[in-house]
Order: sequence, then C-alpha cells, then structure tokens
Amino acid sequence: MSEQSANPQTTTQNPEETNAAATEQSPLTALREQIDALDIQIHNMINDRAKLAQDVAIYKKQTVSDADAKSHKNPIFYRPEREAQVLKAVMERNTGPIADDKMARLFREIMSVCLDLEAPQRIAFLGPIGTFTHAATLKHFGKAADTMPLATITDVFREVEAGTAAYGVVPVENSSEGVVNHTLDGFLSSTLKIIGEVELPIHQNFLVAEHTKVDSLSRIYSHQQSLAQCRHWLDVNFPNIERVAVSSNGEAARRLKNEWHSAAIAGDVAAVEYDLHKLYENIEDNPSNTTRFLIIGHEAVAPSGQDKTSIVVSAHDKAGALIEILKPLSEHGVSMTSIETRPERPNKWAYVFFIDMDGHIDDANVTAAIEAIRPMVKDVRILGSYPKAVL
Ligand SMILES: O=C(O)C(=O)C[C@]1(C(=O)O)C=C[C@@H](O)C=C1
Repeated sequence: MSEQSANPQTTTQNPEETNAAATEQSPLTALREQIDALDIQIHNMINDRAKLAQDVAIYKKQTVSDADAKSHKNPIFYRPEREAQVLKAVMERNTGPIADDKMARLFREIMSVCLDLEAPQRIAFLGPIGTFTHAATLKHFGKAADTMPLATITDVFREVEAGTAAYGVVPVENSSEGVVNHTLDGFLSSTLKIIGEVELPIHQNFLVAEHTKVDSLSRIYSHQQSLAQCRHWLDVNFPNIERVAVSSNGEAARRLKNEWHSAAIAGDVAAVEYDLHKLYENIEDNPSNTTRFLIIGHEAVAPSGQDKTSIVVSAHDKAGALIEILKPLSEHGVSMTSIETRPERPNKWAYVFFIDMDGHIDDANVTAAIEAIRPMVKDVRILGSYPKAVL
C-alpha cells in the first residue's frame, strides 16, 4: 500500500481460496474476511489520527509566540511528555492478548509516523548504523525518524547544538560497565538539555552472512565491550577462534560482507541492517545487562506525571561537601536515583556531581531542594526534567 493511498474500500484474496470459497467457505476464509474488515477500520482510523496530528501541527505553528517568531524559532513539534503519556495509557488500558510492551511499540510507530507528518525530525546518534545506540534511537523515536549516525559523542553534541539535528541520542550508563564519561563530560561544555531517556536490554547475537562457511570459522569481530560481555559463552562454544576488537558492533557486522570465515557479535539492528543471520541468540553472559541512553535537545520538557530531573553540581573543595549537598533532597522528600562524580576540568582535584532525582523541576519540592543546594556550592545547573523511560 503506498503512503498516499487512504481509505481502502476493497480487499484482495488469494485466487485458490476464492475458488474453494465458491463451493463452501472455509473457516480460514471466514476468519480472513473478518481480519480484512477490521484492517479497513484500523487503516482509516490511523489516517484519521494522522489528520488530527496535522491539525495539532497547524495549531503549534499558529501559537509560536511573537518573540519566538522574531528570533526565527520553529514551533516545537516533538513533545516527549505527551508521547510518554500516550504510551503509558496504552500499556495501562491494554487487556491482551498482545503484551503491554508490544502494544505500546505499535503505538510508538504510529506516533512516529504522525510526528513525521507534522514535521520530519532529524535525530543524531552515536553511530555507526547497527549499534545499540542506533537501536535505542529507533526504540525511542520510532522508525519514521530521520536518523543520522555520527562518529563520536562529541559530534552528537555538536550537531545538535548547531541545529543540524534536532535531537541527539548518546549512551550514558551500562548496568555492568558503569557510566559513559564522554557523555557526562559533554554536558560540562554544552548548554544542551536532557529531554528524555531510553533503556535498552543488551542482547548479543552470533551473526553470520549468507556466504559464511560456518564450519570453518576462524575469527569473530565485535566491540571490545561486547566481546567482554560474551567471554564465557565464547570460551565454552568457540574457544579457538580469534577474537578481534573493532570500533563498534556495527563495524563488526559490516566486515562480514567480504569475509567467508568470520562471524560478528552484535545486536538485532545490526543483523537487519547488514542482512545477517543469527546463528545463536542472547549469547551475553549476563542476560539482565541494560544500557541507558539520554536524549539531548534544546527545549525544556513539560511535566508528564512521571519524571526525572538531572542536575550537575560544582561543589566547594572541602570535607563533607557532598553530604551537605544531599541533605536538602531528603529534607524536601525528593528521592535521588543516581549520583556520579567527574573531575571538574581544568581545575585539579575539583569535582562535579551529576545527580538524578525523581520529579519535575515544576514540582515545588524539587525546586525547593535545588534552591536550598544553590548557596552551598559554586554552581548548580539543571540539565533537564524529562519523562522516565516508558518502554
Ligand atoms: O500531541 C501532540 O503535541 C502531537 O503532536 C501529536 C503526537 C501524537 O501523534 O500523538 C505527535 C507528536 C508529538 O511528539 C506528540 C504526540
């Protein structure tokens, strides 16, 4: 069905079944007729929903404030808080048999297409194609997003700052490897905000190409972190093949094109992008391994009802500074969800703290806690309030 064709009124049938049905309608034909009828309704409703999204876009264009229009600011089409609410509502009202998360993914794709219709969004991500950051980007924005792979985390910050991409996706922490320092440091030299987060379970596959001679494998490519995540499985199953660390899982998958004796370890997106076959799935030693990614952008996000706020605090270099900073959070009933320390370059032995807490900056207790911290420290910057990961 082409993108343009809407409101289908006819259905097509397999000629063999049409013949069978001519004599006596089989139960399969009857069921398929019901599916066809529902498909027409679903199809029309999706287009009706898309038309409403177009109306929303018109409203957003009309209501850009005069001040914004003068400074050539575009209306903000992407609304993370609304998307989080829509997806949460889908999961809450779902009664099955389709699982909550799978149903939410279907709606994720519908919204992705609706947003694309309002205004195509370019999303920069830490590439190349086929990495877990690529998978996180598609999970968060859906497949209609115009994705743009970049070589480094710094490039992602830069392109979003420059406006080449509207938003960026960067990894921030892995449940077994810890934080991604480059990403945290990126915020120290940027004014970009955190506007969302995505969590992605990391499942590794043993991938081969059509032409791979599986019985004569001599080499396996992957990113060094993925090789480490599958070390035990490789020791047991392929103790004698050479393990070659490359710059990314996407690059590992890409290399199979010209080699018949090599395999790659990478995720599902790489398998699809490079047309590879999964010889073994879920070969990671720790099946609960998860990576968290941040969405970066320019605009502040309205409350969704279930939000997180991230701040970065530059403390005075004195004993007990951290304990002092954390006190206002508990005094105002704000729960801290994570804290990371990074050197405050270029100052030797000075540190900054990245603190995540429950709640939105519009919540009175979150504002009160942050305002109470402010006089105790050299600087506090609010990196953003954003919806907690839904999917
Ligand atoms: O509600 C909006 O603001 C919309 O633009 C509609 C819609 C949707 O399809 O539901 C599309 C894009 C936004 O990111 C959020 C939601």
